[in-house]
Amino acid sequence: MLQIKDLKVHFPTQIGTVQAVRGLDLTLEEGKTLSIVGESGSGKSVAVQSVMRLLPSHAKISGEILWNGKNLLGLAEKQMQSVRGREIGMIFQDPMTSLNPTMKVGHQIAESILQHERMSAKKAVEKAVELLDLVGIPDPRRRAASYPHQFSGGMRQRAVIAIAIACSPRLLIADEPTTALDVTVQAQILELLKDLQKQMGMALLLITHDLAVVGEVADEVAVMYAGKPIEYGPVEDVLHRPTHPYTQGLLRSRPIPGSREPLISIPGTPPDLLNPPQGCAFASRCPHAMRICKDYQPDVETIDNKQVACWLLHPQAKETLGWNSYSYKA
Ligand SMILES: Nc1ncnc2c1ncn2[C@@H]1O[C@H](COP(=O)(O)OP(=O)(O)OP(=O)(O)O)[C@@H](O)[C@H]1O
Repeated sequence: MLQIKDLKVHFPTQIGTVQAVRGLDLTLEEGKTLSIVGESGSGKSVAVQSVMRLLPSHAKISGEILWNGKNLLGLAEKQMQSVRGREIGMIFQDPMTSLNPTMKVGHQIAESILQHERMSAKKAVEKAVELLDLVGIPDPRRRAASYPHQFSGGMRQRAVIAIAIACSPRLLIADEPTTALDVTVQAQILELLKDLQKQMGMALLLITHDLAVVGEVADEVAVMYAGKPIEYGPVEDVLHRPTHPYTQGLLRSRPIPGSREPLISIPGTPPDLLNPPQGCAFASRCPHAMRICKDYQPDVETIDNKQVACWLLHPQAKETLGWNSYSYKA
């Protein structure tokens, strides 16, 4: 349904060009959930904003984003407007940025319905009330007449979800949908997204930096580092049998409930995307880096069901280092 091919996004700035996405290939099938994880600044948001064509006009984009066969990057803005909201919905991290503080919530939902569907305003408001009910807002008729500031954070995110699913999109993109919320509310919003996905049969493209969330909801996961996917495949294979040293490091640095073991962070910082390294971007932080890692970018290798970009998978690396990608126990 969605196929991203060799996506590159550059931002020219006064001090140079930021290479935010440096070659991304992903596929998402009908009704499935794909999660993109990675540290702050790894290019997750820029990648999904490219799908929605929401990037600033000075961004330079290349590659293909095929949506049911048509390249979204080639569509005129008018055609894109009918894809946004109707075929693909999106929710953002902070619900307040997606809601108009001066408009009643019910009207905001009705307005987004009327952008794509022909019906009377009265009917659209009725549908808005049904949607508020569907996303679990109690007393939806009364709540439809409230303003966003009268809602709690969790209720606002529910209202934003109602807007995003108003026209029954085939794909919902959620960019860190729970990050701005309390922990207890985070779990409820995730549960809601899972329920809606099941009920409506839509696909979900979920951006998060929380590996627990990935394990909970996703079928597949792409781990991004410095604008590239470094490990991509089914959740069990990536989270339970991580191959790339960066994925292994991420898993070791996550808190495990009940554990008294100290967290092991990944030393160093991600590279500057104004001037990315010529070899593997993780090499300077990688405990297994070889000389070739600093000089050349690794090819993407298929290992089991996953795609991994790491020189350690090269047969000669095995010979020289005795490296076994499955020797690590998470
Ligand atoms: N409009 C822009 N102009 C210049 N650089 C940008 C612009 N938008 C994003 N970037 C840069 O692109 C890189 C990727 O940003 P992006 O927001 O996609 O990261 P992210 O992985 O989503 O991080 P986070 O988890 O913090 O949201 C960052 O280095 C960021 O500073």
